[in-house]
Amino acid sequence: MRNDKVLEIKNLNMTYHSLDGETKALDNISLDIYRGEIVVLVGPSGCGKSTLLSIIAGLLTPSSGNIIVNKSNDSINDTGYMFQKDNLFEWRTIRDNTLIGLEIQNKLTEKRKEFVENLLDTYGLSDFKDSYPSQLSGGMRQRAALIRTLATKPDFLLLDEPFSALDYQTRLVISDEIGQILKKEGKTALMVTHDIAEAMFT
Ligand SMILES: Nc1ncnc2c1ncn2[C@@H]1O[C@H](COP(=O)(O)OP(=O)(O)OP(=O)(O)O)[C@@H](O)[C@H]1O
Repeated sequence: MRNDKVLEIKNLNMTYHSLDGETKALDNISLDIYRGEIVVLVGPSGCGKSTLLSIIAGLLTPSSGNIIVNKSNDSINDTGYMFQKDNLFEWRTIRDNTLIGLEIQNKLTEKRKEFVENLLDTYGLSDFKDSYPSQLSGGMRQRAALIRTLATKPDFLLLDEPFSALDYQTRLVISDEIGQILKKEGKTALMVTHDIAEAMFT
């Protein structure tokens, strides 16, 4: 695999088997994503978006096909996630929420803490580090959730309809902001959504 290829998917198929019969959710999908690319897959409900993300995340095993994630030396995790719900812990401050991934993995060093503090400062949360999630707007919460994801320096980010819980105006602003942050941090990302407007963020 070329060095700048972060994700390689080849001839991926996924069929679910249930009492009602078989459902082919993915039919011969091939996709390469290179470092620094932000790729958005748009499709209606039921077209297999969640199935694809679950396979990339390692939560599901495909029926056939190959998937390779290329990990750089710098990353603690191969893959970072951002979902529709921000899943911030209401009883932890914003700073403590953004540090949680490093804490759980026992990777909380002074240098990494400083990296996260800088992200909070750069992306408009410097005055809210000691606030609790309930004190932030929906858009700010999603920004905090993104910083939590970036804290472990993942090589590759999976975004599953990350803006759909926000109201229309906020969604436009925050999707643009998050797109800018991902580009500025040089991240590689795959986002799935059913919403064309949400897909325009790149
Ligand atoms: N565990 C399962 N067992 C059986 N069929 C499933 C299962 N999960 C998904 N499917 C079927 O596979 C197809 C793809 O589903 P998937 O959830 O991946 O689509 P999606 O595009 O993410 O939809 P949505 O946006 O509604 O989540 C659908 O027809 C769905 O009914």
